[in-house]
Amino acid sequence: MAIQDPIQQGLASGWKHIDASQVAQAQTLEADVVIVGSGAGGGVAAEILSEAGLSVIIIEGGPLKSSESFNMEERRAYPNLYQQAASMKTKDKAIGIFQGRAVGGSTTVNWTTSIRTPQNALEYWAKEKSITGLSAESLKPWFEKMEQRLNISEWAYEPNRNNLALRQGCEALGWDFTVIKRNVAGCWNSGYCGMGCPVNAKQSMLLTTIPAALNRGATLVSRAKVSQIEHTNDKVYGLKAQALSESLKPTGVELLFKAKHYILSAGAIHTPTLMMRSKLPDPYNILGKRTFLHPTLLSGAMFNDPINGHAGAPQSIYSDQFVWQDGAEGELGYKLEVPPVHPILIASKTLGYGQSHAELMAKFNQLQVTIALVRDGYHPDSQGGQVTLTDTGFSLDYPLTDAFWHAARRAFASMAELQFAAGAKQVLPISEGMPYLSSWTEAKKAIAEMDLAPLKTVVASAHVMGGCPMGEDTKTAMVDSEGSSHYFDNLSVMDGSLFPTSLGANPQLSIYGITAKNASLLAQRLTAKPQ
Ligand SMILES: Cc1cc2nc3c(=O)[nH]c(=O)nc-3n(C[C@H](O)[C@H](O)[C@H](O)COP(=O)(O)OP(=O)(O)OC[C@H]3O[C@@H](n4cnc5c(N)ncnc54)[C@H](O)[C@@H]3O)c2cc1C
Repeated sequence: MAIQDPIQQGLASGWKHIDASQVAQAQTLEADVVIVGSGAGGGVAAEILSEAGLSVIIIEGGPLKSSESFNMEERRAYPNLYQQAASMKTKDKAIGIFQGRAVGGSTTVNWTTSIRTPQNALEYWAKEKSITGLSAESLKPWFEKMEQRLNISEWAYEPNRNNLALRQGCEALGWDFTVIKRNVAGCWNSGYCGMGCPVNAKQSMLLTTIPAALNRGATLVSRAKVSQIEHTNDKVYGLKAQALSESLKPTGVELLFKAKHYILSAGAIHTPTLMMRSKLPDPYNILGKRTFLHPTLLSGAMFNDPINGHAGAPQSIYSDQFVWQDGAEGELGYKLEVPPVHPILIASKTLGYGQSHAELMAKFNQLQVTIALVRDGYHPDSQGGQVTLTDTGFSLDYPLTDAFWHAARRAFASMAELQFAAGAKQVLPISEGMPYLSSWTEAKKAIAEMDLAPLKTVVASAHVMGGCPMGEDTKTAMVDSEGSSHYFDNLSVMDGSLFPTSLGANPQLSIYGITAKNASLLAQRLTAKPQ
């Protein structure tokens, strides 16, 4: 069956798309609103503002790719669609970070799990982080709007074996679990979401809000990296961007963007980096601090029967048994999920080399992987990471603290207990020096004594949050609770960098809902007739 490619069709119908790699001379482009970044925040903002009749330009550092080129191959997807070819790391290299870099941002490559912001997080923000107007009740209509827009609904099919093990372990132990809601329409259940959906089922920004904005006359500029926010004391008056070549190197051509209003949606890490590089006022030294990752531990398990974790919807079950167990401010909690099990992804997130690694990869199809995402940013010993500028870009220093390691040990134990309860023959906590463990009794003892340390223990993240927090108190927040800058009338931030803590849940729906609310308020403000 031939797959229709709505992006190619849209381009053929006359969408305004400028591929900056093809631009030979400096240009200035103008609109009512210019948005930096086309991911979860940028996409939703673009649709809502163009629907309100405003002219919109979306600037994206990555390329415009579509199903035509999504061929389910890791070796092509990671260099083409991810920041730093999916090999981004924290300063000490102890945490591997995944972030998208293409039109649609991380939503083009994400795994479609869609969860509303947990009540515990919202209550903590109201109490401790001077955030107003973001209760579960006030956000409800915005979540409903985005759930409908992106066809977010509970996965109605049998989970794949990888997720089924998570469910069976929870059932056997009497632990909480939930069937995941996903933003898909007509999903083929193939399991390759992380490489760009080859059948256009994933309702990413690439397939939904960005085309809607382009249909309303918005302009998309791809392969253009915004490098500077030009500003006076209280107004932004332009953005400078570098055109990038097909291999995403600066071509030397400079683009200038002018607008009435500017929105930063470059994502956590990149929004604060751009603000810092542009020397935006930050009297309380907030920018880039408190960058959160949901630092994630992995536990492998060998089953007798095939697991084939590469096939089928990558995430369809999660367990919140341990996330908020001790309250928001108590010990760090962790959410249990599974990742897709593709060879490069898993080979880069396991340990060993030579024979031991070859043996593990030889049994790849029997490998079940459970992950524990640690909820960072609430406990006093969990302040997240700090982004700083370097000559070539940025660096993220994320110290893994005692509170984190304490959670990690508990998480490894929970994952092993769950995997044995689900029928695993052996469990392998992914940390240097750990052997295959053959029973829960053996695992319990070994995990209680195991050495946990940066670079020994594999830690990963696909959830980058914070670094440009919202809130009413200027001592702790860069923008207010609606995402408007505390320092510039015509600047907003709409992306995952707004969160003052991590969420304890996968972030995309929180970004969609909060952006829908804030972009709608902004649209009202920008289209209001002067009195
Ligand atoms: C592999 C993977 C799996 C994930 N799975 C899930 C999941 O199942 N469920 C879930 O809820 N979340 C998931 N996430 C996370 C989720 O996709 C992100 O939290 C969300 O997309 C972040 O939205 P954002 O708008 O903050 O940034 P992004 O979506 O990352 O978009 C930011 C965009 O800005 C661009 N940009 C950055 N700097 C510049 C610049 N200077 N100039 C121009 N453009 C710039 C980037 O190239 C990028 O395209 C996953 C992420 C990854 C990487």
